[in-house]
Amino acid sequence: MRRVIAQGTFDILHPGHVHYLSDAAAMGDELHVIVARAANVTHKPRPILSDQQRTDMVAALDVVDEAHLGHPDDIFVPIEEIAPDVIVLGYDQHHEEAAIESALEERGIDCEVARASPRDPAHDDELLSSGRIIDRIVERRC
Ligand SMILES: Cc1cc2nc3c(=O)[nH]c(=O)nc-3n(C[C@H](O)[C@H](O)[C@H](O)COP(=O)(O)O)c2cc1C
Ligand SMILES: Nc1ncnc2c1ncn2[C@@H]1O[C@H](COP(=O)(O)OP(=O)(O)OP(=O)(O)O)[C@@H](O)[C@H]1O
Repeated sequence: MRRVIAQGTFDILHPGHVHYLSDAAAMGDELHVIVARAANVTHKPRPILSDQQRTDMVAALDVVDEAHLGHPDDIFVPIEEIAPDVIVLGYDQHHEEAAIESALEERGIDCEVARASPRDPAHDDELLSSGRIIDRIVERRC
C-alpha cells in the first residue's frame, strides 16, 4: 500500500485542482490531501471559503481517500500521522523539493518528494486558477 500526500489551499475548486490530485493519486494507492489553514496562506490573498468548506469539497472528490485540515503551526505533524511514501508538490508550488526532503530526513521520516505536472486549458475559456475565477466574479458581478 503506497500512501501519497498532496496539499494546497483549494479555494473554489477547478479542473487544475482535479488534474493535480489525479496525478498525485496515480503515484500510489491511497491519496491523503492536507488543506492549508487560511491563517497559513500568507503568500497570496486570504481564501474566500472557510477551512472546513475547502476540506469538505476536497474530501468529496473521487480520487481523494482522505482530506485533512492542516496543522496550525507544524506542517510535519499531519505528515507523521499519515506516514506517506511520497509527497507530491503542485507544478507551481514555491516549496523546494530538496528543502522538504532534508527536513523529512532530519525528523526520521522516510518519504520521497515528487512534483505533479501542469494542466493546460482544455478550451479557450477554461479558468484554471482560483484567483482568476475570483477576479472574474468581481469584474462581472460588482
Ligand atoms: C509538505 C507540506 C505540508 C503542509 N502541511 C500544512 C499543514 O499542516 N497546515 C497548513 O496550514 N498548511 C500546510 N501546508 C501548506 C502550506 O502552508 C502552503 O500554504 C500551501 O503550500 C499553499 O499552497 P498553494 O498556494 O499551492 O495553495 C503544507 C505544505 C507542504 C508542502
Ligand atoms: N492548472 C493547473 N494544473 C495543475 N495543477 C494545478 C493547476 N492549478 C492549480 N494546481 C495545483 O493545485 C494545488 C492547489 O492550488 P491552489 O489552491 O493554490 O490553486 P490556484 O488555483 O493555483 O490558486 P491561485 O489562483 O489563488 O494561485 C497546487 O498544488 C497547484 O499547483
